[in-house]
Amino acid sequence: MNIHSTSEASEAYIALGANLGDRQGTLREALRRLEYHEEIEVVRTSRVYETEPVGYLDQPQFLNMAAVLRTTLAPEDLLHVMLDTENQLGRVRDVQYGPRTVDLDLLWVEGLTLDTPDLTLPHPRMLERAFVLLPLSDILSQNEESSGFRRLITTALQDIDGKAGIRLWTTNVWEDGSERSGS
Ligand SMILES: Nc1ncnc2c1ncn2[C@@H]1O[C@H](COP(=O)(O)OP(=O)(O)OP(=O)(O)O)[C@@H](O)[C@H]1O
Ligand SMILES: Nc1nc2c(c(=O)[nH]1)N=C(CO)CN2
Repeated sequence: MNIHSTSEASEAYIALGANLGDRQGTLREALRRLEYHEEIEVVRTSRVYETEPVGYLDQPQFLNMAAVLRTTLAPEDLLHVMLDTENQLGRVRDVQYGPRTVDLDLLWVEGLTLDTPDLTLPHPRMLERAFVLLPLSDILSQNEESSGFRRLITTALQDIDGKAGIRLWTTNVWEDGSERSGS
């Protein structure tokens, strides 16, 4: 628990993806580095799914997951920490929608919509992506502030086609670092 008790903290939902190298280890390390930040707490994590690539197809399968953070950082600063973490873990930006050691997307921050050149919230493509929606549905909060977000995600998940390319990889990559349990 890193959050200063005097500051106003909000919940932020993020998506994580990896399709190069030690994918599971990289996801765990990304979470560890976020948690290490004194203004970020990793509150809940989803199961990890192995997913067929979407968009740019000629690349390895991804591991995808989602997490809820609590943070006192402004969303732009949180995104900055996330982009720094991607860079530290060796992400190279070349092919759009192409392979990556790790991709961290900020999906939703409690009570906030934003549209600036660097940050759009909610994330504009999350509702089309089963590899984001399915992990998210594992960790949706039951609290009142999140009810609009919960409805958005569960409705999108009912409507979406393409859950076929997704299978469970492991139930928990964060708390106990358990090994692969998917088939
Ligand atoms: N909600 C958001 N989460 C993450 N990045 C965002 C968001 N809104 C805008 N961006 C901007 O998008 C830029 C490109 O992000 P990135 O390279 O991860 O895209 P991508 O993963 O290839 O595609 P996608 O954004 O569709 O997942 C970032 O530098 C960031 O400034
Ligand atoms: N299955 C899957 N496909 C993708 C992913 C991803 O995380 N998972 N990320 C992309 C770029 O944002 C493009 N395609």
